[in-house]
Amino acid sequence: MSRLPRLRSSSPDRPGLALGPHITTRAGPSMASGSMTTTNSLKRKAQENIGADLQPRKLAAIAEGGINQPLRPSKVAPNGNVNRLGKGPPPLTKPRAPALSSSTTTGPRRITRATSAPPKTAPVRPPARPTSRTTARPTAANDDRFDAIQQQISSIEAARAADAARLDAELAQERAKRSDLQASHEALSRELTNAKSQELAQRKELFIASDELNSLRQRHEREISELQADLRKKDRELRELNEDLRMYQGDLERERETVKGLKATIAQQATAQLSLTAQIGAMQAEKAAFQAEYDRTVGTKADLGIQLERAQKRIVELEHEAREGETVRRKLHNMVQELKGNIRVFCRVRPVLRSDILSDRLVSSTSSGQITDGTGSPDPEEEAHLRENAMALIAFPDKLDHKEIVVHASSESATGQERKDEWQFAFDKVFEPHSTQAEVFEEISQLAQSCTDGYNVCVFAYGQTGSGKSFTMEGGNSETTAGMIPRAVEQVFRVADELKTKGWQYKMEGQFLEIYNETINDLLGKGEFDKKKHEIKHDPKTGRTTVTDVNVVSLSSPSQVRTLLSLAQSRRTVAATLMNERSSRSHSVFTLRIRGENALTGETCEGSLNLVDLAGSERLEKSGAASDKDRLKETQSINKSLSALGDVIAALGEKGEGKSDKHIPYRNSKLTYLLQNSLSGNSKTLMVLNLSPLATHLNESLCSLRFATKVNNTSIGTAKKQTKQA
Ligand SMILES: Nc1ncnc2c1ncn2[C@@H]1O[C@H](COP(=O)(O)OP(=O)(O)OP(=O)(O)O)[C@@H](O)[C@H]1O
Repeated sequence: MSRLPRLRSSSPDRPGLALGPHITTRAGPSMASGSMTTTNSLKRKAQENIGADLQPRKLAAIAEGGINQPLRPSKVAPNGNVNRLGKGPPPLTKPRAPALSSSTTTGPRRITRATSAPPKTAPVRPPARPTSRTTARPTAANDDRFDAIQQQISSIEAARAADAARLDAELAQERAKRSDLQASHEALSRELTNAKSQELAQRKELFIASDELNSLRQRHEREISELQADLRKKDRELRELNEDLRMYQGDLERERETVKGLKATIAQQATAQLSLTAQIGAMQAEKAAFQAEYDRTVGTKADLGIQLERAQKRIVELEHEAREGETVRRKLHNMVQELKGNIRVFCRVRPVLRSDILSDRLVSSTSSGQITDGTGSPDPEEEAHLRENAMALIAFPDKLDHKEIVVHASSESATGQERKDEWQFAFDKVFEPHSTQAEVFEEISQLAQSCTDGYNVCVFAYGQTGSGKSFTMEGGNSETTAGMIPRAVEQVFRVADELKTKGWQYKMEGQFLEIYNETINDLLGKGEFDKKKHEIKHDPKTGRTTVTDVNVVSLSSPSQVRTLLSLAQSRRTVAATLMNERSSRSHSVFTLRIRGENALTGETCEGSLNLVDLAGSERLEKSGAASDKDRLKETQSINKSLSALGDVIAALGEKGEGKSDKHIPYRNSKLTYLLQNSLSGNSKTLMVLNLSPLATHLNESLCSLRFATKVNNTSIGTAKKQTKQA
């Protein structure tokens, strides 16, 4: 009951009757807009309304319980609207109170039954009035009893009247209450009706809203699933885009690097361009200068052309003159050679070698019983001293022409007196120990040149073992130590090249032979040892000497000749003797044949250059070969061929002195027979006498000097040119 005033008071405040349709009409479009916010507010409102509906329900329940009257359901208009006031259900019929008979008019006996009176089945009837039938039989007991009953009835009626009064009062109260209740019931019913209609309206709205909500939810779910699908798709796309982005970022980095490099290159190029521009400017200036120069040159070109024509004519004339001059030069050159004598002798003394001193020192130390340091190396002072001691007394008095050599020796005579000897020798040239290979060749070079003029030239080195023959003829590997053979070959090639301008074309070929124990070996042969038998043949018509079965190599360059020399060197028979640890025990003969043709003059010429390295000329007992059978044979054949050479030269000398029928014993040795054409009067011959400077070799040196003097004193006639005129 305590809620009632609140309910009553709330109904006028609540515009719930008008709110339902208001919400419905307003919610529709707003929900139709699909806004989630609107949907939520609708839900909230619906819940509020539902909450508000609870109160009328409670009231109805109270009304039912309290008044025992069923609530009629509110009617819903066909259009769905709840009936409003005036159109709603008929007002609750006021329960009609039973017509109370007025106790005042009917008296206490007619007690009107209230609704709460006892049931009709047991009505309290007033005691019947005594009738005539009963009065006939009354007694005193009955009268008493009747009185008692009467009293009882009176008391009952009094009680009843009291009860009735009380009941009336209570009834009045009840009626008052009832009217209050009816009033409140009506109010509540109205409110209930309103509330129900509101509820219905709200429910409907709720249904509509719920439908809309469902449809919205479905749409929303659809939209969500679409959005999720979209989102997934977007995610995928995003991932792909991220991948692409990473890829592009990598590309971008690379591109940046490239751009950086390109920028650096551009900067360089810009710098280079600047310098190039500057250069171009300078070059353009130069070009302008050159153009001016060119213009000037063009102006003078015509003059120069005329001058050139004149100069060419002059060149032709001068060439002709030069050719004539060359012919004259050759004639004069040969006249000089003839004046010098066709067989000439050079003498060369080699320096004291370190090995000479050391071997001497070793011998002297051992003989004196001194102990050497084991290495045999002296200090520089001692070396100089030893060098002086080792040397023979050889003097070179002719400091101007270098043609004399004087040998001194002191010995003890049989009487014990000191005897001093002196031997003087003169040759075409004497070379002192310090002379170089170039200085020696300077004197020989003219002979080498004679080959290209068509002469046979023979240069042979004579001397004892270790005197420097091989060094003079072949020399060392360096340019300064190169010997006569490589220098002569180079000279011939150089002259041949120079003569090309004068119309000469030359062909050259070479052979390299060795005469060992009177046997010819081809040093350019294929095998390690040459086992072929070679024969020497002379052609009297051409004056050409050939050896059968030997390799004749066509030569095109001096370097090729050097290769041949080293090949030959490795094949030479070398045997150790006491005199020279690398002693050559054979004669070697290198022959360079030259054939020339002059296309301008029609001349032809043919010459040969024989460069002979003779074997050592030492005597038997000195060489120590006497104890060795093979060495003995070697030395005998060497000496035989050398004495045959001396005999040939002597015979040639005699022949030159007028004994025209003098037999020349060329055939006495393979060496003289091979060199026949180079030793005869037709050729130019040079003997290089190599001498050892050592005192211990003095006797051998004197022998060699005497032999060389004999040769030097020999005139072998006038050399003849091997030329033909076409
Ligand atoms: N003019 C020189 N200057 C320097 N060293 C020389 C000279 N002459 C010769 N020799 C040296 O003397 C040594 C002997 O010389 P080489 O072998 O030429 O003598 P050889 O007479 O040819 O001997 P063999 O008859 O045994 O062949 C070599 O070591 C050589 O280098």
